[in-house]
Amino acid sequence: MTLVAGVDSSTQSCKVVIRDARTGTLVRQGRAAHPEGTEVDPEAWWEALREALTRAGGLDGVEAMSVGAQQHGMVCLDDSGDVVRKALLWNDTRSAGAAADLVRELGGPERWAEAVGSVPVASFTVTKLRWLAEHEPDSARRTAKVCLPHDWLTWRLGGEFVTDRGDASGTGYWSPAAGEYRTDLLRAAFGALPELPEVLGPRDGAGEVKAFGDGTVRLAPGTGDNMAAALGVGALPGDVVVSIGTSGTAFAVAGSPSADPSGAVAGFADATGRFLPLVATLNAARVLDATARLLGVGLDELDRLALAAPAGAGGLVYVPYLEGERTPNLPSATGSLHGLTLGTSTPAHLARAAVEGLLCHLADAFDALGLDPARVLLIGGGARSEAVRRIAPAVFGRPVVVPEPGEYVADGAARQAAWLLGGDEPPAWEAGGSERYEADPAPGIRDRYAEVRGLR
Ligand SMILES: Nc1ncnc2c1ncn2[C@@H]1O[C@H](COP(=O)(O)OP(=O)(O)O)[C@@H](O)[C@H]1O
Ligand SMILES: O=C(CO)[C@@H](O)[C@H](O)COP(=O)(O)O
Repeated sequence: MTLVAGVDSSTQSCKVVIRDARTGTLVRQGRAAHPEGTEVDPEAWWEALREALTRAGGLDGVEAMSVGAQQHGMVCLDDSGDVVRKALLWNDTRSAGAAADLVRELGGPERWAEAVGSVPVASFTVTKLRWLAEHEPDSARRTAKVCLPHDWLTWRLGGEFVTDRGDASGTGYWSPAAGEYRTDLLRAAFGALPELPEVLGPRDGAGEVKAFGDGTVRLAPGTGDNMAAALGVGALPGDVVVSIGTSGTAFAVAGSPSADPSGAVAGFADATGRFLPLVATLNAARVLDATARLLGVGLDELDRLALAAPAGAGGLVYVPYLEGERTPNLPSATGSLHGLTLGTSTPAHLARAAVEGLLCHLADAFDALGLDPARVLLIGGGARSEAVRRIAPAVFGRPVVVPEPGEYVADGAARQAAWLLGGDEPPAWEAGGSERYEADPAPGIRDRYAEVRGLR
């Protein structure tokens, strides 16, 4: 049996799956935690990858490997290849002012959407580089190369300084439509032009794994985690995928590039040569974690409580901007609770309001895509919640399909690795099972949420 390895180096943890390259059957897997915080020493990702891989039984029998990882993170290297400072992650909002400055300097959001398909907010790498140039000029001066989390891990594994279209499209200095770097925008933002990784095509080789001395394991280009998830879940044109991880994302595979001057939809590229319009939120699964912590219960009990309360939580509305927010672009926002009464002051009402608030927030992201898909697929850690699955169709006003719980980012990376071994298209792995959830639409829940957060 020929095996492939897929990695998901996401915000909270690193996951490794080892699959049969021909059928996609899961053979073994492992995971390890990442540190907390919005700035992280990349070495911690490396240690987590080693640990997750060890737990997955190592690379025995593996012929190709690929790394999917959280998008946008700024990794700066000096001319010896050492990390200059901790990486600033996609959910670090300190560069919100820099983002506003860059939008103004280029002549407005339309100009950015035309140039790179997206209007930069604090998540985008280009804004982090501007922040660095302004606030840490010594670090900026020492920066000889800039790359993203998956690029850095691929480089540590095999020594080649490369990236892919999907992850490059989240930098703010690579154009998905033109397929080339906009070094003019990077230079204008950063005041210098550091070396950038070569952008590989979807099934170009990225060298071989040298780090573990395991022999000839070929490396695929890897990609950003959302692009990998699209590949892993087998998203087709006509599907919208809603991912409830640390971030919330709603995205679709598209045949042509997009450019939304409102900034809500990021016009990313995907991992197959197509495109991936995507709306991202800073707040998603951790809204459930935070509510469970507040109530002093586990996630299963949070589900039970949420499902025990009435739909609409008796008018209690939870606006989940716990980490600030990106869509809408409110980097300094905080969360809020509205409609507290004696009647709604119960754990069940709070649990229900948190689930509904999270889903209303994701439904806003879904709406911003402006699509009427044949299927809405719910994935990510938060989609393991029974309350989320059962309440989602009421809030979204349409059925949702929940693929069986799995590591779809790591699976997508594994599928990319299998593609490297042969074939004009990604291998046609058999899809796992899925469950369809239906409910009567409950538009009142979204109306009340929209009223409270003041955008309707
Ligand atoms: N049964 C569950 N109910 C609710 N949330 C869950 C459940 N299982 C996992 N999660 C949450 O999912 C999140 C991790 O999801 P994941 O997609 O792996 O995130 P990331 O890829 O951003 O690291 C965590 O915040 C975790 O608490
Ligand atoms: O910033 C984005 C997308 O633009 C996020 O989706 C990150 O890619 C982090 O993903 P998760 O760790 O939540 O999967």
